[in-house]
Amino acid sequence: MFNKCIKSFAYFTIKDRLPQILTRVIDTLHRHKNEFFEEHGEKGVEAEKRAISFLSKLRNELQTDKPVTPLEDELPDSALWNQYLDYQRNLPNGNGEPSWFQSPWLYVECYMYRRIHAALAQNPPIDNFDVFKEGKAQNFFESQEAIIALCTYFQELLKNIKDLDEKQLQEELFKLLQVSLWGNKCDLSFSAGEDSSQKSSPLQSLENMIPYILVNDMEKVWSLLVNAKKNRTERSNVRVDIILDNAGFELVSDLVLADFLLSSKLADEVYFHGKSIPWYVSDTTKHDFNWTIKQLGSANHMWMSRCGINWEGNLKKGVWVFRDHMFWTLPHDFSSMSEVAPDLYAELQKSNLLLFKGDLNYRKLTGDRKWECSVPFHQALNKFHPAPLCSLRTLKSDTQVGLKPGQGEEIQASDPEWMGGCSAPFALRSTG
Ligand SMILES: O=P(O)(O)OC[C@H]1O[C@](O)(CO)[C@@H](O)[C@@H]1O
Ligand SMILES: [Mn+2]
Repeated sequence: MFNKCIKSFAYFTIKDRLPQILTRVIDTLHRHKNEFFEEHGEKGVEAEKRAISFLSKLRNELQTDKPVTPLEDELPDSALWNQYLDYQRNLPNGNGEPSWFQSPWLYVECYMYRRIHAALAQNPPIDNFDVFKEGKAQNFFESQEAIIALCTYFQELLKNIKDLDEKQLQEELFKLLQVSLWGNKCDLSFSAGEDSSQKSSPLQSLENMIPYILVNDMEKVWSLLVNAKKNRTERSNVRVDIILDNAGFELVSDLVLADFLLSSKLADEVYFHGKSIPWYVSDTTKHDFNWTIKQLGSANHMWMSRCGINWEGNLKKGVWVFRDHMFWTLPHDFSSMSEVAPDLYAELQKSNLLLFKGDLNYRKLTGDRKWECSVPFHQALNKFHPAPLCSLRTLKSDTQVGLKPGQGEEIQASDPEWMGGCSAPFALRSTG
C-alpha cells in the first residue's frame, strides 16, 4: 500500500509543498533574467522564458492531477524513466493512468525534480543552470557558526588523535555519527526551500537529542569497523561509502566524519556518492561537493581552511573519491538496483560499510511502503544488501521500520505528529 491517504504527509506534500517548490524555482529564474542577458544576450532571455513556461505548465499539471507524461528529452536516463512509467501503468493494484495524486508519492516527487531538470536542460544556453544553487549556498553561509564550531572541534581532536585509546575513539565516532545524523535536519525540500541552516553548535546539542533517536545501532557500526580493520590485509583496504544527501552544513558534517574515519585509521578510503543533476532542492551535486571544499579551503578561519586543504589533498591522493551514478536520481527503490544499475551494485559490493544519509534514501531502501513500524529493517530492504549498511536519517515521511514491538504506539501516544516530524531513527543493518 503506498502512502497516499488524504491525511498522510504524502498528500500534503503533493498538494501544497511541491507547488511551493516549483513556484520558488520559477521565481529564481525570473530573478536571474539580467544575469542570463549579461552572459548570453537575447538567447539567454528567450531560454529563460521557455524554461519558465515549461515549469508553469508542470505546476498546472501537478495541481490539477493531470496524467504523468513520458519524458521527451534526449537525456541519457529518459528511456529508464519511460520504462518506469510503463511499469506504473501496469501495476496490478494501480489506479489506471498514472497521475500526480493517484500514483505513489515517491514516484511523482522524483518525477517532478526530473521534469525541472528537463526544463533547464532543454533550453540552452541556460541548460547547466542549477535552480537550487542559491538555496544550497545560503544554507552553507548561514551555517557558518556551526561549521566553524565543528571544524574547530575536529582540528583539536586531530591534534591528539594518536593518543586516544579504543574507548575514546569509539566515543568520538559516536559523536560524529550523531552530528552527521542531525545534520540531516538541514534539508531544503522538507522545508520547501525555507531556511533550514544549522544555527546552534552541533556538538552542544547532542546530549539533549539522544531521546529523539528511535533506533540506535552505533555499537554495531563500531564493531563492524573494528573487525574490518582487524581482518584488513595488504591487498584489501577498508572502504566506507557515504551515499550523500544535502549540501550545506550536512555535507560538511559528512566530510568531517569521513576525515575522522581516515585519521583514526578505521578506514583507508571513503567513496562519496552524490547526484548527477540538481535534486530535492538541497541534494549534493559534484559541483556542490567541490564548491564546499574550495569554500572551506579559502575561508579566513584557520580551522575551516585547514579542513578544506586536507580534503583537497585526500581527493588528490585518491583516498577520497566522488561518484555520481545516474541511478540515484531515478525513481526506483534500491531493491531494483542490481538489475537496473548492476555496475553500481557491483561497486557498492566492494565496500565494508555503506552509510546512507537522509530520508529519501531511507524511503528508497524500504520501498516507501506503509510498513508496520516493527517490521525488521532487513526485511524492508527486500534483498538489497550489496554490503553492510546503515541509514542515518531524520524522519520526514511516513515510512518507518525497525522499531521494537509497541515502540511505535508509544511514540504515537506522546506525539501524534511524529511521522514527518523530526525524531531521528538511526538504524544499522549488517548483511545476514
Ligand atoms: O533530504 P532528505 O533527508 O532526503 O529529505 C527529503 C525528504 O523531504 C521530503 O521532500 C519531505 O516531503 C521527502 O519527500 C523527502 O524524502
Ligand atoms: Mn535531500
